[in-house]
Amino acid sequence: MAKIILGLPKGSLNNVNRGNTYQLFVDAGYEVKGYEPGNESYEIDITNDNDIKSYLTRPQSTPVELNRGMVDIAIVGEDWVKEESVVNKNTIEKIGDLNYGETRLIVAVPQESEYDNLTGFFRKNKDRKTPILCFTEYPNLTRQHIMNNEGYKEIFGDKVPFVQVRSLTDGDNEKIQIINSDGATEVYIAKGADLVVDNTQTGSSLKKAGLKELETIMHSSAGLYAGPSCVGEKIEKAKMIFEQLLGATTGRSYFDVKFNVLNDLAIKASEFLITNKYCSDEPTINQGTEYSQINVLISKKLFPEMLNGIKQFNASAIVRNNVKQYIK
Ligand SMILES: Nc1ncnc2c1ncn2[C@@H]1O[C@H](COP(=O)(O)OP(=O)(O)OP(=O)(O)O)[C@@H](O)[C@H]1O
Ligand SMILES: O=P(O)(O)OC[C@H]1O[C@H](OP(=O)(O)OP(=O)(O)O)[C@H](O)[C@@H]1O
Repeated sequence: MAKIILGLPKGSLNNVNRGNTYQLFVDAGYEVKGYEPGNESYEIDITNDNDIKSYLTRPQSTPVELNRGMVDIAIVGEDWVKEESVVNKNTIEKIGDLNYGETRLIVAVPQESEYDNLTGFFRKNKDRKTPILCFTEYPNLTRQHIMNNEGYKEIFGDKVPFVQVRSLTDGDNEKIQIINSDGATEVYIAKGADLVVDNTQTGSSLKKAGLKELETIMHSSAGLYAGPSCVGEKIEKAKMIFEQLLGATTGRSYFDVKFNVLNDLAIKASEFLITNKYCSDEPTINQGTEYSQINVLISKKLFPEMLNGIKQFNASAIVRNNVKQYIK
């Protein structure tokens, strides 16, 4: 088959403390060269899968590369796919969500401002003489969100807010000006902007800039997406890659736990684990002469509760391991 061309993200989605897509591929069983976080090359080698050719992509440009067939599939945040989809509808398909790189795209104002929501903001600024300035990396989603706002519609009806992306401009309502930012968006408030639309994860950037959220435009996480050039055998290949990756992200929220109980208590302990859903299909019991070793895959958040529960069976030799990959 022709090689499938895969776009791998640069930036937050390959940062050791944030997305770490590199580690995800390693955990999924791929041998990856040239994509180590902080040391990425533009051409990346997946040495144990000759059917994949990989390039580094910037999430901002990934949807364009997908639409133009420069890459067949890519890992990208849903926020950037939606930003592109405001203009090019339904051309990019989500193969599946990978549940990491979770952020929210939000509207923010200074912490001390009197507004509780965007509608209130527009009503209070109804008679303002100077334009309202909003900076964002997502001008399409921002404009769409503003045009759907009750307060905006009451005052401006169907008028289209002015948008500026470098020297390109669009829109007829110069009273609301949405201006493209290339990063460090939150700082524009200190420089005189009225609103910013930015993504937030821990909330620390907003706090540092003295901002509060007015509302959420969308939730985003990273997923595997396919462009129009992903057809035929490439679709099957894309689904196989997704399954491997999903197994690795799913594995991250599970522990592989083993413990011993006296043989007489093994069945009771196993029933206890099943009743409380502390296992995947069922616990595995390995019987020895005096003790049985019980093995379960358990969601990390249920682990402390389970640990407490198995005390009633005098569990001993409790071993907990991380799970690299879990394909359900
Ligand atoms: N703090 C974060 N934690 C996890 N994911 C994030 C974070 N910030 C942004 N993302 C996600 O990473 C993707 C890229 O984000 P963004 O456009 O901000 O670029 P970046 O990662 O900062 O890279 P660059 O420095 O090239 O702009 C988006 O899908 C976004 O939702
Ligand atoms: O809620 P937090 O955990 O603070 O994360 C959110 C911040 O992270 C990203 O910025 P990044 O640090 O990548 O810099 P940038 O703004 O220049 O893109 C994003 O644009 C937010 O500003």
